[in-house]
Amino acid sequence: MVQRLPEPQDVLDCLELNAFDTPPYYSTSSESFRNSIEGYSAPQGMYDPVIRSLHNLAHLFLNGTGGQTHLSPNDPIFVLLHTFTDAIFDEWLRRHQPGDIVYPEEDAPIGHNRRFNMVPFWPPVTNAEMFVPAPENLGYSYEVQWPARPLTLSEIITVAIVVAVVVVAALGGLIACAVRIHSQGSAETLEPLLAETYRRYSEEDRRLDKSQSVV
Ligand SMILES: O=C1C=c2cc(C(=O)O)[nH]c2=CC1=O
Repeated sequence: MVQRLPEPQDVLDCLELNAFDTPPYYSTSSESFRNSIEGYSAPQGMYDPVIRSLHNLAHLFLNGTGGQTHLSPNDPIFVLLHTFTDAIFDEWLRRHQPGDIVYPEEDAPIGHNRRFNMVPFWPPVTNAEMFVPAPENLGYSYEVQWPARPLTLSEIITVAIVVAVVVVAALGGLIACAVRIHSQGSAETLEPLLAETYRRYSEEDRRLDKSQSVV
């Protein structure tokens, strides 16, 4: 149905979204990590009815069995796709402070409020109980090398300014040292202004000068 898969940058973009979910907690939510990773909003967060991204885009790429909601678990790739989606969710939990995270207490579609059980799992388990980083709470972890985020323009400018200041300071220090060493070397060859041939103005002369001026 589509000829392209999500890009690494799409994963990085959705990991930057702060809110787990936003009203109406549905496939029309904007700025929602949940709706972006699910693939109804753009990876950067804005909802647009024509957009399919991340999880949904991969389903559409699979096409056939893997592209239809009521059949897709029959395609073995389903497990890989949903495992990787869970790995992104786990990374998102790790990157965001507990204060950023708001799992809807109410008003989400049936079964999706914080304290609702996740149907059809048995024994019953709530959404809140699964809303935790896996390594510390669920006994498994993912080995994923997340792509590095490219620097933003303002970060590049900041780094360039810091490097320029350090280079200028280092060059200034080197030039100051060179000038000092050079001037020390030439001072040794200077002639003293008061050569031995001139008589020095002594304390005795000064006393004599004073007595003369009184007269
Ligand atoms: O199996 C699924 C198939 C899907 C197709 C879409 C879509 O956005 O059109 N979303 C899907 C989710 C599935 O789980």
